[in-house]
Formats: sequence, C-alpha cells, structure tokens
Amino acid sequence: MAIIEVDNLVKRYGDHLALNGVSFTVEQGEIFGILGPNGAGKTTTVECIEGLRTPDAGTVQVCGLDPQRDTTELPESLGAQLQESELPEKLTVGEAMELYASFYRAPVDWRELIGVLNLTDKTGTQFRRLSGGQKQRLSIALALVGNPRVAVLDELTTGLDPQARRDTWDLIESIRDRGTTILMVTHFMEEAERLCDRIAVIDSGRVVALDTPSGLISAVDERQRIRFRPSAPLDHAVLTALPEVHAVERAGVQLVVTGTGNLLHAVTSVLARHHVVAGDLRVEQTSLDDAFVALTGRSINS
Ligand SMILES: Nc1ncnc2c1ncn2[C@@H]1O[C@H](COP(=O)(O)OP(=O)(O)OP(=O)(O)O)[C@@H](O)[C@H]1O
Repeated sequence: MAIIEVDNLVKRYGDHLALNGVSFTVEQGEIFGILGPNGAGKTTTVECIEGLRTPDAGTVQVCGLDPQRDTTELPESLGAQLQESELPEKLTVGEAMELYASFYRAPVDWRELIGVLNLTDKTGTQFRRLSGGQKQRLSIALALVGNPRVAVLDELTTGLDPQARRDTWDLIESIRDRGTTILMVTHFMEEAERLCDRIAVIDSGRVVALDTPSGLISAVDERQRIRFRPSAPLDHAVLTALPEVHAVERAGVQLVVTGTGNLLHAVTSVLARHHVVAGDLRVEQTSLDDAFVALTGRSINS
C-alpha cells in the first residue's frame, strides 16, 4: 500500500525549474532513498512532501493527507528531522524531548525512545555539549517522538565518522522494523546500497531511474572489471582483440580489464597462452556508483 504519493511535481524558483515533473510512490514499511547530485531537486522534493514548500503544479499525498491543506494533521503522521541549528544551545536532551512530545496527541514514551537511541545518559546534557553523532541521534529521536507512520531523514549521516554512520544505519533498520516507513535523502552510495529497499535517482529536477539498488545496477550495465598484476609485460592488443573485452587500462603495476560475458575465462585463457601469470587477481562487479554515473553522467561527489 502506498503511504506517500508524489505525482508530477513542478517547482520553479524564478526562472529556474527545480522540479520538472517528479513522480514516485513510497510503499508502507520500506526504506525509500532519494539520490542525486547537488542541486538535483532532492530537498525541494522532500520539502514539498513535508508541506514546507508549495509546488507550482502536481500533487502530494502522505497517509492520505494533502501537506498543503492538512497542516494540523500532517505532523501526527510525518516526522521530519530537524536541522541542527533549529535547537537552542542550552536546551538539554530531556527538555527537548519533553517539549517535542508535548506537540503531539499520542507521543511515544520519550525516555524509552532515547534509550533505543543510546542517549539516556545524556538526558541532562545541553545540546551544545553533544557530539556530532549524539546531535544526529537526538534529531532522529525528535523526528520519531510523535510516533509518526513516516519519518523523513535528510542527509542523515553527513559529518559522522564511519563507526557512527554504521551505528546510525543499524538504528534506521530497527526503526523500520518497528513499523515506521522511512524516506531518506542521501549522498552516500554505500548508505543507499546498504539501507534502501528502493531508490529514486533524481537529476535536474526529474526522476531518471527508480528501482532497487541491485535493479539499478543491473539495468545500467552487466559490466565487470578484472584487476591483476601480470607476471610479464603483455601487449594490450591481445586482450582488446577479445570480443568480451571493452577496455584495458594500466593502474600502476596492475592491469584493469573491463568487459562483459565470460570475461574471466576469456582473459585467463589468453594469459595462459602467453605464459603470463595473473597475480592478485580480483573480479569487481558494477557498483551503484557506476550505475549513478551511467544514469546522470557524473559522479555523485563531483
Ligand atoms: N529558495 C530557493 N531560491 C532559488 N533557488 C533555489 C532555492 N532553493 C533551491 N534552489 C535551487 O533549486 C535547485 C534544486 O535545489 P535543491 O536544494 O532541491 O537540490 P538538492 O538536490 O537538495 O541539492 P543538494 O544536494 O545540494 O542539497 C538548485 O539549483 C538550487 O540552487
């Protein structure tokens, strides 16, 4: 069952067309990712869903509500993550939770929630004294305290160290397992691949692809990459002559061969014929990163 329906959203800022007909649906219980380069229209899309921006055309429904019209009911169903700057520096974790819980008709027990988020020993700590990861966890707690059916998380793990990022991923999965649908914006491929059930890739205000992470990868390319250190010099032409091989490049002492089909067998057979041994051989499949480049023409971090 669709819990969010976005249909043909158009949004202009002056002459700039930020959203040019964005449509997608988010199913109940899934973790849905919005991925795209800087300026693609991700935040504008999410803000239209949260009711913070008015689209010029198109419609949004969240749990059957219209975010523009049903402004009183929407926060009970949709929990949005706060920007860091929106909390007073001297407010303690407990005070923030108490205050936000008071905004909702049927909040969860905030003490239990911050226990799940591993913040119980910070209950009396002021916001300004929290680490980046603790602030992030608090902003997630505040998004969830109203017991919403949908949580919208924008750039969830930006600025966190790798361990804190992985802990946050575990946390998001546990929130989904408790029944909350998650809509998230991310710049991190690893995060999208690991967490999202489905991903909408947005570029220049349009959805250019929408699928599971593995669906996106396989739709773009079946390409494989083989890396190895040849035991003796090898004329690249013997490899590029193979129908399975698309390209051969040198990377330091290694050769990187890209191709399709039964590439490994084709390459190793040629190497054996030329009495070359392939050291440190690795086969790499297309990644979500490669798929993103193929879809948008650029890397997400460029
Ligand atoms: N208030 C605004 N006024 C004018 N232009 C805006 C405004 N907000 C966003 N834009 C422009 O609209 C486009 C889409 O912006 P948006 O913030 O939605 O992109 P994004 O995909 O979230 O980008 P980022 O990853 O950099 O946050 C960008 O070109 C941006 O410069």
